[in-house]
Amino acid sequence: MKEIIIATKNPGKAREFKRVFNDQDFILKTLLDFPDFPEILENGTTFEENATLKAHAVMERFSLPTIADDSGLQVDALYGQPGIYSARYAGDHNDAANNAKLLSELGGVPREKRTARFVSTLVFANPKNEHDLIVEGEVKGLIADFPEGDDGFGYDPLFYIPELDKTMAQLSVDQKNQISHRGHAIEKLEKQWQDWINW
Ligand SMILES: O=P(O)(O)OP(=O)(O)OP(=O)(O)OC[C@H]1O[C@@H](n2cnc3c(O)ncnc32)[C@H](O)[C@@H]1O
Ligand SMILES: [Mg+2]
Repeated sequence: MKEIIIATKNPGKAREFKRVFNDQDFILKTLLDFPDFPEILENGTTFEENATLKAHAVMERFSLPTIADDSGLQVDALYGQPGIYSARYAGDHNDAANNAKLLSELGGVPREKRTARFVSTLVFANPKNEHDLIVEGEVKGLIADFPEGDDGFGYDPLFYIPELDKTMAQLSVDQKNQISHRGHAIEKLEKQWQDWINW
């Protein structure tokens, strides 16, 4: 059976990928299946650089086709921050602390100026392909005044989608995948990867 690895240790991302890439003719693994895999230094300056670092570190270790996601939240009133630093905005990788810091940075900023977007860059690397397949997705929303919803991960409880009158954390995985940055990027990947890959 063919195998593909998703180079993530984030259980929320893993769940979203698995939801789309299920029931196909390959086995999908993530780094959660390899808990001893060392931390990958994400010291690039763009989402694409960081996704490339992750995809190649994992592809080289396992010699298997590997997809990495680097993603983050860009808030207009904060000049695009936290951006590539989204995971460790408040210091260590702690969703509650990150959300608290975001709310405090936006204290007093009115609704119409709380515009933001989630961005996801996916890099698909394969030992038998010379060039990576790279796609991007985004979704626009507003940063809410307080967290709502228990689903999802990261900044989802604060990411409000006006068209749905819900935060991202109030959506099921399927609903999130239909509208999210990662969902859009995965959709693009799905259209291209089978023609691209040399198994
Ligand atoms: O690097 P991996 O192992 O994939 O997991 P990570 O959580 O460290 O992932 P990133 O380095 O790409 O950092 C992205 C951060 O941006 C935030 N983020 C990205 N996508 C999100 C989403 O769909 N919902 C909520 N927050 C998200 C969240 O805080 C993530 O930790
Ligand atoms: Mg990371």
